[in-house]
Amino acid sequence: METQSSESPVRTAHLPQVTEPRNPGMDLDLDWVRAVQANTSAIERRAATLPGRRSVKKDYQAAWLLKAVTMIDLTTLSGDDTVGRVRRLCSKARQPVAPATLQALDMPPITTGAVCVYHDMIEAAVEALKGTGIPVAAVSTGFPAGLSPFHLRVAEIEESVKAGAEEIDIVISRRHVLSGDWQALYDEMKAFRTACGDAHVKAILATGELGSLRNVARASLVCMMAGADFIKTSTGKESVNATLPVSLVMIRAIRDYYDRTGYRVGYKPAGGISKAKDALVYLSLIKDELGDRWLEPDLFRFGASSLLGDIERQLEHYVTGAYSAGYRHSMG
Ligand SMILES: O=C[C@H](O)COP(=O)(O)O
Repeated sequence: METQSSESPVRTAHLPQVTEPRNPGMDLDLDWVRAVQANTSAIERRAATLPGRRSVKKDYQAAWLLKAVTMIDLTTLSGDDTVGRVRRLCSKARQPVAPATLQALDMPPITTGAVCVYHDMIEAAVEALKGTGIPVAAVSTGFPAGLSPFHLRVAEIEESVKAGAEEIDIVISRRHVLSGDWQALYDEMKAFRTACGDAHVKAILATGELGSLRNVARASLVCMMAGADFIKTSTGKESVNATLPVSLVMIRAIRDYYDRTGYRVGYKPAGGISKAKDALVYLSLIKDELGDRWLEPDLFRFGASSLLGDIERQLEHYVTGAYSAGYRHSMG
């Protein structure tokens, strides 16, 4: 699908959120999983063409950056997190872009897609976001390694939902993927999905630890079959986090799953995405591979702790007329 550069996302960024039926999952189809291949060199070649492939129409760059803001899971996942830090993060989520910048761009107020924290910070985040409609996402199941006892991982989800998290980011057991035990991965994911109840579940694959793009493709499919609402690349703690080749593989798995079942599963690249220009490349990729419907916060999120800062800087440059002509990375 060719990206059209004539369309501004300004208006669409603020449509009321579309309600997508949740992915109910399906029986594990091992034939489908085992048939999945990933042609690594073709994927890497395609990924290499993405940055800078098309230039963004200057007038629309700021609008796309604002759209990106609405799809950020604004994250703090540090051992030294405090209630104070989480409150500050939440006030940033409520007002991620300075009113003067929005006014200059003739844009209404926006918020980030969610705030993402550890379990102990849920209460503070829920309190700070009361009345805003911004959901709290909690990382769970022994994040980041996911190696705590299974019953504790399930209980952690239940506790986080009870504490008010509306989204749960679980980590899968990488060993199930590395040993090709797709049934075990499916059972684990299904149990996590059940424990989430009405909360949406994002399955973190930790792709940097899965060994191959084929494993990434297979794990993506199995998690979707088991009912994941989103598939997410990384915890941000692996040595390799979100990359474009991995994203292509996961996005195409999402497309295949949609073609087969009619259910749309969301995508969340996470870890190491800190530049506005990188955000535009990701949005361009989604638009090309999945289409506009996926460019809404219910189907796409960035997991990022520092991306917002760079987007703010770029927007300020834009409204003060200092937007660099060199800043012309891909987007329609
Ligand atoms: O899920 C979100 C990631 O942990 C954030 O990673 P980052 O700090 O590299 O942006």
